[in-house]
Amino acid sequence: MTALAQDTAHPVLEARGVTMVFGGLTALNDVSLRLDRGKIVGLIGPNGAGKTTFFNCLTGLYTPTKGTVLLSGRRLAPDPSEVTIAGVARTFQNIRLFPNMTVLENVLVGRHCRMRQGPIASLLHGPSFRREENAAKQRSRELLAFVGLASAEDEIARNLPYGDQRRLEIARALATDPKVLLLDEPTAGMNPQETEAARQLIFAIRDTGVSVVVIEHDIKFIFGLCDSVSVLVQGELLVEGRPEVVRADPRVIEAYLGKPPEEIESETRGAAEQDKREKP
Ligand SMILES: Nc1ncnc2c1ncn2[C@@H]1O[C@H](COP(=O)(O)OP(=O)(O)OP(=O)(O)O)[C@@H](O)[C@H]1O
Repeated sequence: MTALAQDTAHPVLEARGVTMVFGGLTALNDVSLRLDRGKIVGLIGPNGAGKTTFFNCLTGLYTPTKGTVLLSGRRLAPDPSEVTIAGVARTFQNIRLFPNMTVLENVLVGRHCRMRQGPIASLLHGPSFRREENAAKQRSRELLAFVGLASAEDEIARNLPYGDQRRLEIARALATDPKVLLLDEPTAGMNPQETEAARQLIFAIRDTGVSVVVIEHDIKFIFGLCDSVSVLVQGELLVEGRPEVVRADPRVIEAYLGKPPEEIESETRGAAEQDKREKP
């Protein structure tokens, strides 16, 4: 089998039986997830269900107690920088930018993992370093244009409006040339217009060939975005499937929704936003 054939024979990202135990607490129990190429998968569940822990297992921040994570059929080492180089990028629940650097510099930091020149070449600022740096700047500017921040490249990151900081985080993640992008609550704190713009941006990212997993409390957003939705409850995968099937599943309604999705969406959204604004 050729490398290309192998590549298309597997889901781009697959978690098999991931279990994560902290002391006496089982935060995840035997959770599996499959992300096919060009798809968007949603991960929902109440507070404390294990969603962020699952992302941490997918990106090597945590070493799962049991289970494996595979990218295009190859096992991913539980090491964040290796995972990034292999092609998995993420954003965080609470924005993690370099607040005192410019917008362009923030994206360049993401690009750095794809640069070949070592420390000596960068110290000497030789022609090959300059060529690579120019290429990195060009790619970073393309990404800023892609996320709608072309005119903000010289701004200091912390001065950007909240929604733009989230876009910048996405641009920085895309600068690593990922196959898979993991978004942890990308619309938290956004107004309805920003949320719709974020939805369109995620579709545009998917259309460039990047597969996406999204954690969100905004259920309406998830159901209008994803090809498939997985529901976590107390560390267990309760149900997964197409949005319309998950939405109507009696187990989901009983264990998670309990009431019409619109009602839950506004309650969980309110709580999540309060939470975000209170955290530093
Ligand atoms: N490093 C850790 N050490 C100990 N317990 C942890 C750690 N990380 C997460 N947990 C626990 O694991 C459980 C799942 O937490 P997690 O943050 O993954 O949930 P979540 O679904 O992302 O919640 P939220 O929607 O509130 O962000 C919680 O009980 C949490 O306290």
